[in-house]
Amino acid sequence: MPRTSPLSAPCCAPQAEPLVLPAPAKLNRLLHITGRRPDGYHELQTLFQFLDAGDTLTLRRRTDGELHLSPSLDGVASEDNLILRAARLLQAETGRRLGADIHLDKRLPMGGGLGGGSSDAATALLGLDALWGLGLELTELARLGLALGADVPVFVHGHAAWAEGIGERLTPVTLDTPWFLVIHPGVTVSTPAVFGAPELTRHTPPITMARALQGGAASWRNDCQDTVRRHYPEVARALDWLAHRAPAMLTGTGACVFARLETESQADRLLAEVPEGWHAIKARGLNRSPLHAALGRCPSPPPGVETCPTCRRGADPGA
Ligand SMILES: C[C@](O)(CO)[C@H](O)COP(=O)(O)OP(=O)(O)OC[C@H]1O[C@@H](n2ccc(N)nc2=O)[C@H](O)[C@@H]1O
Ligand SMILES: Nc1ncnc2c1ncn2[C@@H]1O[C@H](COP(=O)(O)OP(=O)(O)OP(=O)(O)O)[C@@H](O)[C@H]1O
Repeated sequence: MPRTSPLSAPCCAPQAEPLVLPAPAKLNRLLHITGRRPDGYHELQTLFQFLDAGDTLTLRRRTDGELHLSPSLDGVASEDNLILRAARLLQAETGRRLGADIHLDKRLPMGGGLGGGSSDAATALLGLDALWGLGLELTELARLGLALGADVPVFVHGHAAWAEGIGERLTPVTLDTPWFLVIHPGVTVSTPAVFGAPELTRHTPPITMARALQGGAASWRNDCQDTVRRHYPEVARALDWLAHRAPAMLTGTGACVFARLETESQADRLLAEVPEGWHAIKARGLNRSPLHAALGRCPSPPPGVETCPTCRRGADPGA
């Protein structure tokens, strides 16, 4: 289990190169759609939690200002890759002329509802901030990240969170940390198509965070699930298969579905039973991002939790 630096140790120690940093996956443990904004985007209420599974970025500093990313991703033009977009944004905002060689070890399925692209972008922002000695606050990096995607800020702040708005208004929370079995049923779900579906539940009455947390995992649901089930039979099959064995749900707009398990051995047993053709991973839920632990940087803590005296970014003793 990753831990942030204890309060007695400095949080802001310089890191040795190359920086090898995790970009963890996220789950939406609850996802309500509460309305639609004039620009077409939907207002959400969601509970984000990280997984101890994800991509890895390796960063090396360049002094010539150039940015190189390898390998390229199938179907994603280099200029659209969220890692390079994050790096360019940071260069433009800070005026720094430093560059980087970035290697991406991509393990998370793209467009799977696990937030892989957003997490890669957040890891690039925090990693380059450290590599280039920028010393930006998490709030500033999250502001930049929001321009890249609604899911980027939670990865920047690094704490499980209750999110509102389009996902940018975050309140850190401490959730249960069970094991999960995540199945990618091998189909690609279009996020715009799900949000554009006429039958989508888009007027769930807003609830308070306290009520969502009080209800507990057994009461949590995803408003996109019925629409995704209807349009993607393979996702429905994966959900049915899982739901026979453990409490199961869709994450984001899919295509990934996940089941909550109390013990690692239950997760192992289920993993061994997953039918051929579906890709599955076993992972533990985390309330603090392993990215922040790797950088020796404290995540934004829940309200009322002590602030780190060294970097003033906050530290909490939670899981
Ligand atoms: C549903 C979530 O997975 C929850 O974590 C995310 O909010 C989705 O975020 P994402 O994959 O980064 O989605 P984006 O690339 O920002 O949006 C793709 C498209 O989905 C629709 N969209 C997305 C998010 C949102 N809150 N309302 C929307 O209506 C918009 O048509 C948008 O053009
Ligand atoms: N580094 C990157 N990794 C993954 N996808 C990227 C990256 N850069 C750009 N993209 C684009 O972003 C799209 C969404 O990727 P991502 O893996 O974050 O989807 P997701 O898991 O569905 O996210 P969310 O849960 O936020 O909807 C991809 O289909 C791809 O076109």
